[in-house]
Amino acid sequence: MEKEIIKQLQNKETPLYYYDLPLLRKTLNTAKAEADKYRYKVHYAIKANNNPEILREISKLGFGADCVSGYEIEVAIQNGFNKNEIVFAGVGKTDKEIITALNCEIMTFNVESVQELEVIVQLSEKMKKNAQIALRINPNVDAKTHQYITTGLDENKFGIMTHELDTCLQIVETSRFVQLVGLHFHVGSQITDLNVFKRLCVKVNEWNMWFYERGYDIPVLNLGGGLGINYSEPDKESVVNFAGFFQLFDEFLEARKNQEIHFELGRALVANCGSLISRVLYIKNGLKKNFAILDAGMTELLRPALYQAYHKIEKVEENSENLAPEKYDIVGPICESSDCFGKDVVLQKLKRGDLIAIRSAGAYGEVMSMRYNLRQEFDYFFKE
Ligand SMILES: Cc1ncc(COP(=O)(O)O)c(C=O)c1O
Ligand SMILES: N[C@@H](CCCC[NH3+])C(=O)O
Repeated sequence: MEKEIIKQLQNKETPLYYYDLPLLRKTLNTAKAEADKYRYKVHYAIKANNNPEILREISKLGFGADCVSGYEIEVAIQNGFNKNEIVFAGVGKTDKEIITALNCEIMTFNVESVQELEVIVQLSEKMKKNAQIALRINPNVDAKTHQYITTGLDENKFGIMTHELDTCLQIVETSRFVQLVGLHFHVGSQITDLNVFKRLCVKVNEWNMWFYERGYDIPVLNLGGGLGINYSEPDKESVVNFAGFFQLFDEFLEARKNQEIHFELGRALVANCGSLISRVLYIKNGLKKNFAILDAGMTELLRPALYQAYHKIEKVEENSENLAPEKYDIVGPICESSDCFGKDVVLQKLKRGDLIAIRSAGAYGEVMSMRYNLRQEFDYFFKE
């Protein structure tokens, strides 16, 4: 981090979310250029980070939006995303949210059950509004990621089980307002083994053919998101290998010439541009451990407590004195033992007031923050 920025951070109250906008732009431009090579369309998964500043950067570059609630649809539109480039997923869409989406004339409802499809049919009839839908198929592909962020297995609640697809087609046939325009798949998040996406392609090819053989030439294939990042080395791989990701689909997906290919990326676009900046409040020497107690906790960044997720932890400014490294458990102030950002972390000796950066926190960081223990709102710093 540049000296000038460190100086500015030292004068700010912590905790705060730090966003590197030049890195965000570089990531977005790379993703866009690689996707454009194959005429792929990318919808940004708003759930990863809905900070308006970030949303405006993303919408400006022509990404669509992937939303999971009615309010996300409204926020996406407020921040520059085109209504007709919004896709709407979620296993529990309420009537109110479906009505919002119908009124906004979004691109597609990514339908997750027969029961939801029936409600969309009823509401679209009642409102005399067209509803374009994609069927989210659960392809039973193992994403080889943390069990809490795997979504494409039979035991997961997401998507339509394949034995119900015939029923879906029958329902669509009876509706005057619902049009089937897409097949949607999303098997999980933080996927770093690209073979998972090859296996996904095999399933998508099968289902694409299944529909075609029944007379459905479906115009859109939406492959979801899930591309993972390197949490261990955020500087070495600050921009994800989008080239390799999209090239894989070009190689393994057997789409027909007239079919559009869409993706819904979240983490890969925004994770690396964000860090949670916090101050050391106390160094507490326990019998077995030294604890560095920070002013940020699981309330500001939940991922380590929820998934035992690894985030690289760094001292923002290394002290010029030759201080020996020490081992710390880096913990927050919250009344939970899981409020721990890292165990046995080796850092140059810390003292009260030192600034700490918890890296790769731009995705599923700020958005998953909460008020537990009546925590105060945190601040922001945008590197321009
Ligand atoms: C349906 C859907 N699409 C896209 C995403 C974005 O995923 P990621 O942030 O892993 O790219 C998610 C979250 O996992 C999702 O549930
Ligand atoms: N919240 C998760 C990802 C879930 C993605 C949404 N299906 C994370 O922090 O990694």
